[in-house]
Amino acid sequence: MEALFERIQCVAPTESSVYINGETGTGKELLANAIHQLSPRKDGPFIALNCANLTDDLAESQLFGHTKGSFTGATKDQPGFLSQADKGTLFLDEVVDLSPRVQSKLLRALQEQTFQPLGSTQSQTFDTRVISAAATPLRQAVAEGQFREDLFYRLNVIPLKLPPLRERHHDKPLLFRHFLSHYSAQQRKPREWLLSQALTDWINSYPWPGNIRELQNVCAFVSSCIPAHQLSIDKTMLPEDILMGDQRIAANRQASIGCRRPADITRDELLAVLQRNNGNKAQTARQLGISRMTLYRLLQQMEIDTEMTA
Ligand SMILES: Nc1ncnc2c1ncn2[C@@H]1O[C@H](COP(=O)(O)OP(=O)(O)OP(=O)(O)O)[C@@H](O)[C@H]1O
Repeated sequence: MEALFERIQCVAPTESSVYINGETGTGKELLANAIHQLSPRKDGPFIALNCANLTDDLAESQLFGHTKGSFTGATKDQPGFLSQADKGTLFLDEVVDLSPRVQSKLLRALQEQTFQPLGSTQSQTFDTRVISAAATPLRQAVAEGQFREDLFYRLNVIPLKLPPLRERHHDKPLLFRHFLSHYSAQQRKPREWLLSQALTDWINSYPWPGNIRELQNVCAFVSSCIPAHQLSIDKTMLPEDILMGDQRIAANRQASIGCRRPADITRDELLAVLQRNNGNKAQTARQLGISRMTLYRLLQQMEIDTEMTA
C-alpha cells in the first residue's frame, strides 16, 4: 500500500485520467477523492456517479444533463455531472457498466471537450478531470468485448490497483482498531481495547469478502454491543452470521480432513496428535479424520507403542 500512496502523490498533480481497479469496498471512491484533494483542482467539486444499473437515458441525462421537456418528467433544465464537476473531478464508479451507446457519447465528449445535453442543440464545454473505477480490470473488459478500446485508452492513462483487504495483512488489525475506536468514541465508550488472541487470529484469517466496508460494519456492530466499562473484546462479540459462517468453515475444514487418505499421515504427525491427546485413540482418530480401525492399523505399521505416548 505504501507504494500506492507514493504513486498517488505523483499522479494527483497531473491532469491525466486515472482508472482504479479493485473489489467492492476496497476504497476506490476514497482513493479517487484523495487524488482530487491532492490535485490543483482541490477547491473545485468532487462528484461521484455510480454507472451500474443505469438505463441509457438516465446515464446520458446524469452525465450530460437535459433540457426542460426533453423527456417525460424533465420539468426543468438540469446540468449533468460533467459540467457540475467543472474545474473539479468526476468519479465514474463501475464505468464498465455503461452501454456501448453511452460509452461512445462519453468518448466523443472527452475527445472534443464538449457535449450537448439531452434535448439541446447547443454544445457546452467543460474542464473536468475524470477518474473512473470498476471491479474488473479495464483491459479485461476490452478483451471481453464489454468496453470500447478507444475509450479504454482515454480512461486508463494511469491504472491503479487497490488490493483486496484479505491481502493487506498489515492493514487489517490497524483498520479494525481504527474503526472500533471511531465508533466507540461516538458512543462515549473507551477507545483502547484489549483484543483477545482468538479475535486477532480471526481478523487476520477471515477473507473479508466485503473488504473495508464489511470490516467497518463489523466494528460498528461490535462497539454497539460492548458494555460501557468492558475493556477487552473477544470473538464471541462478532455478529452471529459471521460466527455461523465461521462454524461452517470449521465444519468444512473438518470434513475435508475427514477425506484424508491414511497414506498422507506421517509418523511424526500421528505421534504429535497422539501425544496432544494423551494417548486417547478415539480423539486422535477423530482429529486426524480417520476411523479407529485405520488408526490401529497405522500404529501397527509405524510400530508406535501407545503406552509410551500416553
Ligand atoms: N484506507 C481506509 N481507511 C479508512 N476507511 C476506509 C479506507 N478505505 C476505505 N474506507 C472506507 O470503506 C468504505 C468503502 O470505501 P469506498 O466506498 O471508497 O469503496 P469502493 O471500492 O468505492 O466501493 P464500491 O465499489 O462498492 O463502491 C467507506 O466507508 C470508506 O470510507
